[in-house]
Amino acid sequence: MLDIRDVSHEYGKRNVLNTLSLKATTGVVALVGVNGAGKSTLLSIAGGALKPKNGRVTVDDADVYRIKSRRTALRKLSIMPQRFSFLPRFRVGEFVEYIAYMKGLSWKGARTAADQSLELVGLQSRKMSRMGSLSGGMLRRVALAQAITTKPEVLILDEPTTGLDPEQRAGVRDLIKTVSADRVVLLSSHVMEDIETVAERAVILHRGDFVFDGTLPQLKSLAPDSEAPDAAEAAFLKIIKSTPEAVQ
Ligand SMILES: Nc1ncnc2c1ncn2[C@@H]1O[C@H](COP(=O)(O)OP(=O)(O)OP(=O)(O)O)[C@@H](O)[C@H]1O
Repeated sequence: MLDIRDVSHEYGKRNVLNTLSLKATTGVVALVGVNGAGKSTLLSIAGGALKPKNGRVTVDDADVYRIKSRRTALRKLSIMPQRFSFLPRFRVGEFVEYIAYMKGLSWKGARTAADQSLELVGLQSRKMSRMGSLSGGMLRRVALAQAITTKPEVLILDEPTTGLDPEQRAGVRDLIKTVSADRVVLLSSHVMEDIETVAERAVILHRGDFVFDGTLPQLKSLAPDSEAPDAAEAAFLKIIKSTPEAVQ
């Protein structure tokens, strides 16, 4: 279980996250917010990549930022950042295997894990392709494959569908559903259509606070017309417009 407790963060003197708490046990939780709301900051904190100013993050009671438990916690979680770098000459299989090895698997274990992950994301046939020859959608699938090599209990995906065409987006959404079957997936997005398709729960981050946390039907029920096709989007806009300006 992922437990984000009383987390706050600031850059310089600018407060970005105000004392936030979120627990997730299963399924897909979507973190929603406008550009600059702090989604990537919170996901980096949840994923062990950015120590928060205050508060704690635990995975199955292992604290991500305590030296004693960090290794245990990091083994249970994985993050797919918005952008990732790679050497273009790397072959797809080599790259995923290399990341798995860097995450602590033996070379043999890394090879098996890379094969399984590439199978899951439908890229086995591109195992020998150079990373530099892949399309944006395929790169996103490689990013997902490297994130799941260690079979993490908690998978964090920062804007997994950004920059993809509609077909690629649908493919990545299907994949997210597949990989979320037996783990917690916390993802960020500002594309409501993606959220409606993959997530069971939406958490809206606005001006440093969670201003909504509930199921998609609960979110839609807040729209002026809860039966409208764009009800989730309408509810999101209504909620953020009704949030007072001077929170931070
Ligand atoms: N390293 C940093 N140093 C200073 N300010 C930062 C840093 N990273 C992010 N910020 C600022 O913090 C705020 C939140 O940024 P963050 O990237 O977390 O938001 P976001 O919701 O993920 O945005 P987007 O949807 O555009 O990716 C923004 O105003 C951003 O400019």
